[in-house]
Amino acid sequence: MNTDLRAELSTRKSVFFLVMNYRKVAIIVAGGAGTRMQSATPKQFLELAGKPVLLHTVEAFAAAYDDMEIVLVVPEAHFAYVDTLLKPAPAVSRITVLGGGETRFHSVRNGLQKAENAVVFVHDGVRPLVSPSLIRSCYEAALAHGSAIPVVEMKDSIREVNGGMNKAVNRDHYKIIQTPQTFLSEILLPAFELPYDPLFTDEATVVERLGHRVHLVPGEESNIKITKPLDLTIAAALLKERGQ
Ligand SMILES: Nc1ccn([C@@H]2O[C@H](COP(=O)(O)OP(=O)(O)OP(=O)(O)O)[C@@H](O)[C@H]2O)c(=O)n1
Ligand SMILES: C[C@](O)(CO)[C@H](O)COP(=O)(O)O
Repeated sequence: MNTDLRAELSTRKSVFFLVMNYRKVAIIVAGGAGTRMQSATPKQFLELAGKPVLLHTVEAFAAAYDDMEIVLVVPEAHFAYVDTLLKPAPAVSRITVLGGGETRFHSVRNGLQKAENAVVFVHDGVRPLVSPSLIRSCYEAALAHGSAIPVVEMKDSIREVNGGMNKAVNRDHYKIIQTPQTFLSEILLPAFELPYDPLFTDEATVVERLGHRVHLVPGEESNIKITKPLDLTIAAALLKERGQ
C-alpha cells in the first residue's frame, strides 16, 4: 500500500472513530413561565392534539435516534407533574429531568451539565412539530461543520424601527431562526461559561460571541414556536393534516 493511501485510510479511520465516540444529547428547555400565552398552566404543559405540548417534542427526539439521550429542563415546581407526564413517553429511561433557570440561557446552561463528548441539540420544548428528519439533518451538518442552525425565509416585508424613525430593509439579508441549534460539545460548552448577556436569546449568539461562525441549515416552516394562543390553533391544524 502506498504512503498516501495509508495516510488517507488512517485519517478516515480517525474521523470514523471520532464520530462513533460522540454521544447524542438533546437538551429540551421547558423551564419558562409562558407569560405571553397568558394561561394559568405554562404553555409547554397545555394540551395539543390529545397530549401535552412537551410530550410531542420529547417523542420527536426519541424517534430521531435510538441512542439519543434527552435532558429535559423544567420548572422545579413541576417535577412531580413531569414524572407523570413522562410515564407514557417512549424511551423514558433515556430521559434526565433537571431544574430550569432564571432565563432561557440559564436553563440551557443547567442542561449542559452532562453534555461532554457529544453532538448537542438545544431545542425549545415549545416547538412540538419538529420532525425527526430535521433533527437528523442537524446532526449530520453539526458533525461536518461544528454547528447547525435551522433557518427559514421571511415571508413579510420588514422595517427597522429605531429612535422614532423607521426604514425598509432588504428581507433577503435576514432569516428566521429556529431550533434545534446543534453543536459539537467542544464548541458549545466553553461558550456557556461566558457571563449572561440579555442579547443571548439563542445558542448561536452565545457561540458567536466566542468568535465561532455558525453554519445555517434549512429549517421547517411547520417547526413553529408556541408563543401565543394562535400558535396552538395553528399547531393543532398542522398535526391534524399529518394525521396525528
Ligand atoms: N427561564 C426559562 C425561559 C424559557 N425557557 C424555555 O425556552 C423556550 C423558548 O422560550 P419562550 O417561548 O420565550 O418561553 P417562555 O419564556 O416560557 O415564554 P414567555 O417569554 O412568553 O414568558 C421555551 O420552551 C421555554 O420553556 C426555559 O427553559 N427557561
Ligand atoms: C431560540 C429561539 O426559539 C430561536 O428563534 C428564540 O430565540 C427563543 O426566543 P424567546 O424570546 O425565548 O421566545
